[in-house]
Amino acid sequence: MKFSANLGFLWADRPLPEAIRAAKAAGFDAVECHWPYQESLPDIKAALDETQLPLLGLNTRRGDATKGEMGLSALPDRQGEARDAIDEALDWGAALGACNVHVMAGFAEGEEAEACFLENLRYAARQAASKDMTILIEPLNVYDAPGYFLSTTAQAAEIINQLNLPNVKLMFDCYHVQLSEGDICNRLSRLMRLIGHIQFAGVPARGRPDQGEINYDYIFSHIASLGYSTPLGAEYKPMGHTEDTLGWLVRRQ
Ligand SMILES: O=C(O)[C@H](O)C(=O)CO
Ligand SMILES: [Mg+2]
Repeated sequence: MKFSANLGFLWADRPLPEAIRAAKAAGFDAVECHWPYQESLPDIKAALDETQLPLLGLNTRRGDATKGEMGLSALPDRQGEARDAIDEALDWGAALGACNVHVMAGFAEGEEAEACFLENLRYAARQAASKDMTILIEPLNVYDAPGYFLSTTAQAAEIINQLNLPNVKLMFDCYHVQLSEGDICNRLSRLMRLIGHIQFAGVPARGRPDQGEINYDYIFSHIASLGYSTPLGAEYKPMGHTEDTLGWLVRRQ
């Protein structure tokens, strides 16, 4: 099993280039990030080149983070901004050699929001295809993100099936799935052909994966048995020094 350090949470107190080097030193096989846009792209690229860690993905901008926005792509009155955010994420991703962009839907509901999300995803998939990249969509749990447009894997699967585009896939975050839906292993089996990336964290605190109600050794074995070998994204809040939380990784090396 291979692992990707999600630098939105791990070593989040460091600039991304330093966080990338820390992930390499700790033995991760890949990295991924949330919103790198305030940092220096050439410095991030230099750290990726130096460490030879692949960048698995990044997110589209949230919108106005001070207002708690979490994406724009399902907001019918924000289509221009949403597409700028998609273009920006794809440009950064292509420059950094990333394979995935997570297109964030935002807080919205109803048919108009769904039509808007579908249209923006078609746009994103077209742009991504020309860069050989994949678009991910991710349901967020109803406790952390109440009112977020996508909250279940069933809803995400319906959208992905409706679009029927080879480069639109599901980001299956075991933490969100456990909180909103449960039944993680059966869902992984059923949805495997739609999955583009898998993330994990302890539940319910979103801390290190070896603490909490989920037995990740079991889940990782199940994922391996399904033939999935892409690095799994460690997207948890270390609540202290990241190095102090890596026993779960060290035990697997
Ligand atoms: O929070 C998550 O699970 C995400 O993966 C994300 O990208 C930002 O919300
Ligand atoms: Mg996630």
